[in-house]
Amino acid sequence: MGDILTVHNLNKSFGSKHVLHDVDFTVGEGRIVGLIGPNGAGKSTIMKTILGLINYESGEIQVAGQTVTPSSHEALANVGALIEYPGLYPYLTGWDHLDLFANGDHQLIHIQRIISKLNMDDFIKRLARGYSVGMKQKLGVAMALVNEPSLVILDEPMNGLDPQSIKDLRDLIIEESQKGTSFLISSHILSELEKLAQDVLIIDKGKIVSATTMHQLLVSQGRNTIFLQTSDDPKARDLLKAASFELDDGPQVRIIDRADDTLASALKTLINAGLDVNDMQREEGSLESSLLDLLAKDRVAD
Ligand SMILES: Nc1ncnc2c1ncn2[C@@H]1O[C@H](COP(=O)(O)OP(=O)(O)OP(=O)(O)O)[C@@H](O)[C@H]1O
Repeated sequence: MGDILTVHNLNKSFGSKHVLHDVDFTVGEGRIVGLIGPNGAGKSTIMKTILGLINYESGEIQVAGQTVTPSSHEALANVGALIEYPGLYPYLTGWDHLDLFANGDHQLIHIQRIISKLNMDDFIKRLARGYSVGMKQKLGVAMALVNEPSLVILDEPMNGLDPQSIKDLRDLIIEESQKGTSFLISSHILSELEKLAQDVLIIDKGKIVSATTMHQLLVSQGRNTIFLQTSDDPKARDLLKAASFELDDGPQVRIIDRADDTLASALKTLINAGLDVNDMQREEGSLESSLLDLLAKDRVAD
């Protein structure tokens, strides 16, 4: 399958502030791509630029092979988006909004499916002025999906949603992607993105510092650790460091697990030195720890 979105060497400044530096990535057809990075990294700016909402100095954006700029955005007819807060009309119902956004060709059955998947039946016929933050957010997502677009761009879609609604949204996004829709999603809820995104773009200070699959990111960052409780932890740490094991900071004995034989050889090192190992736990790495590692490395490289 090909790419639905190509962003090539994108540069963007606000006045003298250069906020996107040669941003380069693709989104494959039917893929769910997570865009993550600290506050102010440039996530919303990338999304707005792709959507032709703001201009850019140099680079190229193509959706389904067609170039997008603020003055040329025919390609965006097939793109759905929710950026920041959805703009709603207070005196229209949720249903009116979906009806207004629908381009006419798609089926009622698709709209009803989205409403029911996002559990919006109870409030969809009520005026939007009375909606809670979460209800508005759900309606915003539904509006982005209503025309069955090929590419959906969602900026922090989980904002304001309760755990059940987050799961409902996740299930819907996965179903739509299985039907061929691609997603570019930014989120601060990393544990959620971990369950959802197949590919990950990590951005820091306007630069993509990593573009990889979620699986590869978690494995390559090697954040799986082995936690040992020994009869003498300070001595155990000294012995393991001397034997070139990588340890987490802090007083505990937590070894970064990078090889198949890490546990066996660490145990041998400690037992041969006369220490007892009283307990052992394997701890799996998370997107959060991988991300923090990557950003820390990026800072050191500066
Ligand atoms: N309209 C604007 N005028 C001037 N500077 C802007 C404007 N919009 C964004 N910026 C700056 O561009 C940089 C990137 O902002 P952006 O909103 O894209 O970051 P973000 O990664 O989405 O952050 P957050 O996670 O906090 O939403 C920031 O330094 C921000 O201050």
